[in-house]
Amino acid sequence: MEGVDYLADERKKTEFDVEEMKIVWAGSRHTFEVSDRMAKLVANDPVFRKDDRVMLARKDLFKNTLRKATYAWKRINELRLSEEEASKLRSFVDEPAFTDLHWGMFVPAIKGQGTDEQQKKWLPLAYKMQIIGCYAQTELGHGSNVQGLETTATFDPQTDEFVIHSPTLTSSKWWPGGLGKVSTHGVVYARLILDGQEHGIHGFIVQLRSLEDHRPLPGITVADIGMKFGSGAYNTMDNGLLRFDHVRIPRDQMLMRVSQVTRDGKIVQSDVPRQLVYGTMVYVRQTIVQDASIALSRAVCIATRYSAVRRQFGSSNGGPETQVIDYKTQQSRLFPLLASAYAFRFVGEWLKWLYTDVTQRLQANDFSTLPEAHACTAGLKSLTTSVTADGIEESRKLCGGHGYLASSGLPELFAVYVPACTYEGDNTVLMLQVARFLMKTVSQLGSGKPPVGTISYMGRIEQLMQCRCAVKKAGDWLNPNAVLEAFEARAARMSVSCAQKLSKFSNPEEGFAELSADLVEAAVAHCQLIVVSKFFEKLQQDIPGKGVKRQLEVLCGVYSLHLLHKHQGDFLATSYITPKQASLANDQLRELYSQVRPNAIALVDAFNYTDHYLGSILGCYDGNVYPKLYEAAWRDPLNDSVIPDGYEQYIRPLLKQQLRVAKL
Ligand SMILES: CCCCCCCC/C=C\CCCC(=O)SCCNC(=O)CCNC(=O)[C@H](O)C(C)(C)COP(=O)(O)OP(=O)(O)OC[C@H]1O[C@@H](n2cnc3c(N)ncnc32)[C@H](O)[C@@H]1OP(=O)(O)O
Ligand SMILES: Cc1cc2nc3c(=O)[nH]c(=O)nc-3n(C[C@H](O)[C@H](O)[C@H](O)COP(=O)(O)OP(=O)(O)OC[C@H]3O[C@@H](n4cnc5c(N)ncnc54)[C@H](O)[C@@H]3O)c2cc1C
Repeated sequence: MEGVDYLADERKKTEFDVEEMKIVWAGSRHTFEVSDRMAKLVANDPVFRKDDRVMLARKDLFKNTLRKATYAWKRINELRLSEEEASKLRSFVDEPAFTDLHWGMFVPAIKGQGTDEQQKKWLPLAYKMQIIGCYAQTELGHGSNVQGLETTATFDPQTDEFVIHSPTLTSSKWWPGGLGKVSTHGVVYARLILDGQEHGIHGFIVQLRSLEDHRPLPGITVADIGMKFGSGAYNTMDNGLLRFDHVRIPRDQMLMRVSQVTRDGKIVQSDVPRQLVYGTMVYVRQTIVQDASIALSRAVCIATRYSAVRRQFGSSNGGPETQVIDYKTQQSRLFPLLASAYAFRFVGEWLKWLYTDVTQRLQANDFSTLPEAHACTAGLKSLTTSVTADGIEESRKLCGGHGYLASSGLPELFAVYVPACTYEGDNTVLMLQVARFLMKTVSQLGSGKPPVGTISYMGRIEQLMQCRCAVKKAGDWLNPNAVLEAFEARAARMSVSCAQKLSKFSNPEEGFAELSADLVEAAVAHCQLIVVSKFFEKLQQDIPGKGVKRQLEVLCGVYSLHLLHKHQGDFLATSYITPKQASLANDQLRELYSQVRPNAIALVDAFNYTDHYLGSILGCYDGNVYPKLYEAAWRDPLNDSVIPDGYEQYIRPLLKQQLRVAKL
């Protein structure tokens, strides 16, 4: 029935102010209002419909994306939207497109690595979309190993130009989003060669296609790399391949904030560290952490609402069966994901602050916090995307058979999201960067330079190596200090253990390679500690609204204790807790699930997602799942006719043949 709220009874159980929780989730009242307005604008515009996406063939799918992306740009201009509003509008359109890379990487690369003069020349064109750009770093042969890229940029002093060339098949650029069919320009990463000498990897602005007829410029071969995982999903994006045959660009198209090449072909290094060539990746990793909470919360919203609608077993005296959300097993799989979505939201907020802070310091030539910013963005990108990808798949299973239907929204969400574990740095490769940072920190302990920021806990290494958990009863695990000390002791002990093993190798690089699996585990422990501690820090803020803070305390408890339970092997092996204390943590966790239960629907309502954005029958706000599933089945093109195409050609002859066999 239209207009009936099938989740109304659930909503009546709520013990906190949902409207205030929406503000906490959004980050501020202003952000909430902008998001809410943009989400509704997109949801109410039929051009942004997306329910037929998984049915479209690649060419139609791609053209449809072009239509939506250009229409979105038209609306952004007509409505004179601010940068913040425009970016929200694009995210609610919810379809990967060339514009993501243009705004998300091409523009930031020029901003971060271009000189003032270069920014003045290129940014106005990019801001008006008079040129469209991509980020062309990865090659067929190398993605993770950036130093291994093969494309060359050789300076020709005769003409004051760089010659960009792809010397081998494996040097072909491979993957850049927006490159395949749309981009007119790219920031291309290549090995700089001056007078026969190599000078490392640098970024160059290269025009790829004519601004008149869109044909590739002379010397350039460019195409799409082909279909990717899943239907719909990331196939809306034209990830591309690109080869250069001695393509000439003016000298001033090398991005020269970090190093400059002079007219006579000499390199001049500025005070800026060379790692800033990697700066765009740091920026994007930070945004990916913020996006993880969005993707995970979408999946959890669908699984939570459906778990309250779905009933199986347990009917007594002809009464209703049990809502599957009431099964403890369902809660133990679902509620940690719900808590993780909130945890990632808050750590993403903090990481944005850290990134802004490091950017301001860099502008003042203070590079001291760059290593920590790199470790935090790399580690948290890795941790949050891995948990989110697994969490979307778990949400699908939490919805039983119906979760496998495209109309649940979960298969496409998974297919779109899962490459986040690979792009912008493979998650294992990134955790190894965190491990390097940790080993360096441990080796410098006692050098008189106290560790600061997220590794300041290492400054209390002696205490953390010796302390023992003081928990005596389950409720003691609600004490933030008890939880924090447990996570600090676990992380510190795992790092120290790795450092001790490393010190036995005469060749440290060999040791690092041999111990890399243990090192990744230590890095994960460190990153989980950051997420837990940022959740506790959030709780120290003034949080208005009836019962809002209380709910967040419960979620923080669920987040930290479920990690403690899942990784109890680490906590036990490092001898910080006893088996009895591990068991008490689990008892407390179960109790916390009971406290989440009456508030579960309201906690996902607080994400404020429109039905359009969720794109899921199972997750629709009113919970009226069954009629909608039934109607959607009839909309499938296979049901356009009662007798399917192919009956005469295949089914009829088959049945006839079986008849003959039966007669024999
Ligand atoms: C709101 C808009 C958002 C839009 C977002 C759109 C999303 C669209 C979806 C997809 C886009 C995907 C785009 C891409 O995938 S682009 C390609 C990304 N590629 C990678 O991430 C490659 C990964 N590899 C690397 O980053 C590096 O090569 C490396 C693994 C870090 C190793 O590098 P290298 O060999 O040079 O370095 P070393 O290990 O020798 O380390 C040298 C020292 O440098 C430090 N370091 C490394 N990286 C950084 C950095 N980024 N910043 C600062 N410092 C860095 C490292 O720690 C070493 O320091 P030390 O002190 O130990 O010497
Ligand atoms: C959807 C999508 C969009 C993309 N968009 C862009 C883009 O716009 N621009 C761009 O330039 N690139 C883009 N990429 C490329 C992406 O950044 C790379 O694929 C990514 O950095 C991983 O590199 P790789 O493919 O070389 O993986 P590999 O490094 O080959 O990884 C293969 C395996 O080897 C392991 N491995 C590699 N090195 C080590 C090591 N040192 N120690 C231990 N294990 C290791 C990895 O963990 C992994 O299991 C995109 C990729 C995808 C999937």
